[in-house]
Amino acid sequence: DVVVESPTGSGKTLAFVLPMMRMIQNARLQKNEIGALILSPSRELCSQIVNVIKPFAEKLKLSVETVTGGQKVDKNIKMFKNKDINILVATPGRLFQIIQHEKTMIARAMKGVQLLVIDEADRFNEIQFEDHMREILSCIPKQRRTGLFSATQVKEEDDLMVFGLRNAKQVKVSQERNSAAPSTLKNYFVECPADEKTSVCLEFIRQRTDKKVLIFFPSCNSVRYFHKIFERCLTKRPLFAVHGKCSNPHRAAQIKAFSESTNGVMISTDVMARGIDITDIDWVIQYDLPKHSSWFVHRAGRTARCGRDGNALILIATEQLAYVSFLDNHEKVKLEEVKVPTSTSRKAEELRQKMIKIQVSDRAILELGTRAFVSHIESYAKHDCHLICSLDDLNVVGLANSYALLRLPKMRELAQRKDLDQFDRSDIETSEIKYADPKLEANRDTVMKEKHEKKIETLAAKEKKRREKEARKMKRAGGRFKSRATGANAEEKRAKKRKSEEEDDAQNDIRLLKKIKRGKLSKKEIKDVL
Ligand SMILES: Nc1ncnc2c1ncn2[C@@H]1O[C@H](COP(=O)(O)OP(=O)(O)OP(=O)(O)O)[C@@H](O)[C@H]1O
Repeated sequence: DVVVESPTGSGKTLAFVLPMMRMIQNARLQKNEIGALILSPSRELCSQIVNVIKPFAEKLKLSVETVTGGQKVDKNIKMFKNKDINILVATPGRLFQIIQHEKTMIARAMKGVQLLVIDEADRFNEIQFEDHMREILSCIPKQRRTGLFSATQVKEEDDLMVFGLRNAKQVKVSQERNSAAPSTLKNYFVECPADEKTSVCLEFIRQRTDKKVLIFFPSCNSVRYFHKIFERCLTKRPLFAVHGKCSNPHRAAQIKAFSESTNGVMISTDVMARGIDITDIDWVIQYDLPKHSSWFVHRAGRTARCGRDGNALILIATEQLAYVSFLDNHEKVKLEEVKVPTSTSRKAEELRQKMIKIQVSDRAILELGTRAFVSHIESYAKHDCHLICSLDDLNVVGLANSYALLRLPKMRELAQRKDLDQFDRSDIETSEIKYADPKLEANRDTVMKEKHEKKIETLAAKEKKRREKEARKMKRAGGRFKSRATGANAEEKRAKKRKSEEEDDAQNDIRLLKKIKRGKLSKKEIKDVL
C-alpha cells in the first residue's frame, strides 16, 4: 500500500493508472470481474480519469465504467447487471447509494478487486464521506493493494485508518519546502478593502485580456450571481460558469468550452478545485478564503501544471491579512503582494451602482444577489481559519457593498453585529422591482396576493379570537358586579365604544379581504396592511 503526496499537476493520475493496468493485465480477469476500483470526489474528476484510462484499456481489451452523481441510479444498477466491468471509477456517494440498493450483487461483482485507488484522498476524511467509505470497503477484499493519492495528504496517521491500509509506504515527491505546490507556480495576494473586492477582481481580469482565468467563489449562488454581473461587465470575454447545482452535461460542456478557449473566464465553486486538468490556465483567482486551507493549493494548482508556468491570486480584505502568514506557516505557501492600481474606490462605487441597476432590471438577479451574500457569510462562518480570520472581524458591510446589496438580509450569523447600521440601505422600493421573465412576474403578483390574503386572514382570525376572549371577560365581569351602583355605566360606555370600534375594524378587514379577492387592493393599502 502507498500514500503518495505529489504537487498538483505532477502526473499522479498516470502514476496510478499505469501500474494498475499492468497489475490487471497480469490478473487475467474474467470478463465481468472488477479488478480495480478508483474513487474520486467529483464526477468531473471521474470522467477525466476514465479518459486517461480508456486508451490503455482498449489496447488491453479491458472494460472501464464509471458511476457518479447526476446519472440515474437504476441505470447504474442495470450496468452492473448487464455490462462487463474490469475497472470501476466512482464517486463514493453514488457507489454507496448503489450498494444500499444491491449490496449482495455489488459485493459479488467486486469480490475480485485487487487494487483500490483513492484520488484526492485527504478529501475522504471529511465527515460526509465516512459512512460511504466504510460501506464501500466492506464490499471489497481486505487482501488488496490500496493507493492514496493527493497533493495534500492528511497530517495525522489516525486519519488513514479509515482506508484499511496495510504496511503503507509514504511516497513524497516534494520540491523545495512546499510539497503541494509546483515550483513553477507563483502565488500572489492583493490587499483590498472588503467593499472593493468585486472591483479589484474585475479590474485585474480587464488588465489581462489575452489570459485564461479561473475564478473561485464560495458558493453556487455566488457563482450564479457573479456570472450574471460579469456577463454585463466583461462583455468582450468568453464567460463560463460551473457549480454543483448544474446538470452533468452542462458542467461538462462549460469545462470543455473553457478548455478550448484562449482567453476565457471561468467562474466556479470548488467543484473545479481539485484534479481538473486544463493545461493552459494562466491565472487562478480566489475571491475569498477557501473553506479549508488545504484547498488553497488545490485551487491554485489548476494552473502551472506539468512543468508549465502559472499564477494564482487571492483577494485578501484588510481584516484578513493574517491569512497570508498563516498560509506561509501552515501550508508552506509564500504569497507575494501585488497591487491593482487601476481599481480605485471611485471605480468600486461606479461598479456598485452598475450592479444595483442590473438587479433593478430583474428581480431574479436581486434575489440571487441576496442569496449569494447569505451563502457567502454562511460558508465564511465555517472556514477552518476562523481563529485568525473570524466572521466577527469580517467587514460585513463592506462585503455587502461588494455584492451591491440593496438591503442587508436578516441572518442568524449577523444577529449580534453592532455595525450593521453603517450599511447604506438603498431607498429603492424593492417590492416594486419586477422579474424580467413575465411568467415569474405574473406568478409573483399571485404569490404576493396569496401572502397578503394569508396575512390578513391570520390577522382577522387573531382579532376575532381576541374579541371573543374580551367579550367572555366582559360578560364574566358584568355578571359579578351587576348590582354594584358604581362607575359601571362609564365602564359600560367605554366597553360599548370599544366594541363599536372593533366592529368597524372587522368591517374594514372584511372589506380589504373582499378587495384583495377582487384584485382591487391599492399599493398603499397593501403597504398599510404590511
Ligand atoms: N510523464 C509525463 N509526461 C508528460 N506529461 C505528463 C506526464 N505525466 C503526466 N503528464 C500530464 O500532466 C498533467 C497533469 O497530470 P495529472 O492531472 O495527473 O496531475 P495530478 O498530479 O493528478 O494533479 P492534481 O493534484 O491537480 O490532481 C496531465 O495533463 C498529464 O497528461
